[in-house]
Amino acid sequence: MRVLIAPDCFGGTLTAPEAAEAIAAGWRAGAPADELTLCPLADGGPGFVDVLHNALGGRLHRLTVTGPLGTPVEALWLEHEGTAYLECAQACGLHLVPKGERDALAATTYGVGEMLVAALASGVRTVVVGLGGSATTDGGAGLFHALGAVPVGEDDEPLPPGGGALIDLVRLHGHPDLGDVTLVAASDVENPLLGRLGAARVFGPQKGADDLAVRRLERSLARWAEMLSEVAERDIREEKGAGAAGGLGAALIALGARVESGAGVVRRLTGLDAALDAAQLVVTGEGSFDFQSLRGKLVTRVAEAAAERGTPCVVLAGVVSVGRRRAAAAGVDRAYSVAEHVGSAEASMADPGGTLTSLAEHVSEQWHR
Ligand SMILES: O=C(O)[C@H](O)CO
Repeated sequence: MRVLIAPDCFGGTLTAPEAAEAIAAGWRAGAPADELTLCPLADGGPGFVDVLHNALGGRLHRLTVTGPLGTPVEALWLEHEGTAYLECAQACGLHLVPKGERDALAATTYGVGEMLVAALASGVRTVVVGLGGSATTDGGAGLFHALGAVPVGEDDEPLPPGGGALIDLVRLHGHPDLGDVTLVAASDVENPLLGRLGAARVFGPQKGADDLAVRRLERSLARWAEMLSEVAERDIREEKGAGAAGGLGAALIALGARVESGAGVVRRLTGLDAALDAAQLVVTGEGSFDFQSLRGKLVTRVAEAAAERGTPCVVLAGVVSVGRRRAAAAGVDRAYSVAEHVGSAEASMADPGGTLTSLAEHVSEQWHR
């Protein structure tokens, strides 16, 4: 049987390539005659560069940039055939900030701008920026600052980092100029910048913003949006993906970026469609298969694509909280939980790779034909 193994990352424990390897190891043990194709996936958020490097090869560049709350972090970007692939989460990801220290008002995308400056200096002609999984809600103001376009207040002094300070924005000093580089925003979501579905209201709370902070961020982003619309010479507020990565999408759009689905970019560059066409069984997975998964996350996109081809699809996840009927409606024939397989979530967390391998071996024995 030809089996396609196409997981997302297992949030915080396994990267997508590690998860694919762990599943493959178990599958080989349980069904050695099966032919396996590994296609780890990402959606623009954490893992974007890792997955593309795994699929394309190319050269990884390492640099130290400003992290979301100012502490320097190490970031990697990928250069492949004249294109730079950047992942905003490497510089401003939520995973870089311990839970108790999240600060949605102060978190900055300055480090993403530093990565962009480094990529441009290398002479690439196209830059693709993966968006998602950020700790920030600064509308990309930090990125603008790093590119030499500094948001200033009434006193003409640079505003402090973070979306909260943009409420005092008066003007920009300098104009960001990327030359004739083609810019692509590879976004994990289609949310607009402002309003009920905007960056502050939908994603602010998970970044540590309480109600008051969300309201402040919304007003700050509205002010910032006027500035971005001036730069873009059109209204960017309603553009799809403008609200991605705390509004970093809007800043990239103002700089001329075309917005694409991050999952779509990965799908194209990893050759997922051809792999799906050839598969007789699709195995996907993620850390938690829950109600959010059903709202268009990668795993359900893979399941839908499998269903369109009449190919069965199973999910292996750290924990599963989606019932069988709802999973089936999303194209998932069966969802298996690592925690259930090994007896507890603690046991699965103690050895995420080994326990996933053990579950995959068990599942392969059930599905092998
Ligand atoms: O980073 C974020 O704000 C979310 O992942 C949406 O892009």
